[in-house]
Amino acid sequence: MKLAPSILSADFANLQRDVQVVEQAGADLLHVDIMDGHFVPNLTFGPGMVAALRPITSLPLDVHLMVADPQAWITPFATAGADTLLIHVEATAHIFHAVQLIKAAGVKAGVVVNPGTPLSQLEELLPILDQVLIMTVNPGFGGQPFLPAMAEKVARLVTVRKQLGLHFEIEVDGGVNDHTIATVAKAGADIAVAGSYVFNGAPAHQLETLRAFAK
Ligand SMILES: O=C(CO)[C@H](O)[C@H](O)COP(=O)(O)O
Ligand SMILES: [Fe+2]
Repeated sequence: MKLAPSILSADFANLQRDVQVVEQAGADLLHVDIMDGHFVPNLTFGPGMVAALRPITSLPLDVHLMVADPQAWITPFATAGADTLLIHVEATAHIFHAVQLIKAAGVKAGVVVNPGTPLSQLEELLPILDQVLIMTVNPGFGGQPFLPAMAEKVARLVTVRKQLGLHFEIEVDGGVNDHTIATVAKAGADIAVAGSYVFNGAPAHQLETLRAFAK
């Protein structure tokens, strides 16, 4: 399973140090949570953050756009150096078009579903996606408890992917820690995001523990 530390819980005053620590500890991706104060009740970073991270790490930048009107932000974040752009199915009436815009921008395309959003909303999109992100908390804040019912949602998507012969990666985000990672690994998730668990301890040790429990 790939591990994607979320910089949401890093020390912003020492961000370069924290990014380099998780990179050296073998993180697979760097997850960047973009919140606009509208789609979710919290405010974080803009494209300038992605542009600042790009030269200091060779990790792929997994950019989670929790924004209203995601279409408006595709070009700025792709230009800034995002490797994957993940947009919420709930955020636009034109999700298919938004995915087409991401692919036209030359980056990987992912769609995110909130805990209350059924997988059926992804049906027409699955063949054109590189990634599907299943939220395992309600989006907006780090440090929330994992929603156990979401493991079954992951397992259902694994089955659908197999039935359709598709190869998109399945990612989970929220509340992943040493107690919950085995559940999502067993359900078949390919990528786990972890913010507070990684950065509220010694990141290298925390990543090693996550890797051990994911086996
Ligand atoms: O998208 C997010 C919140 O909306 C974050 O990526 C997520 O919550 C990670 O933080 P933690 O591991 O602390 O739950
Ligand atoms: Fe996220």
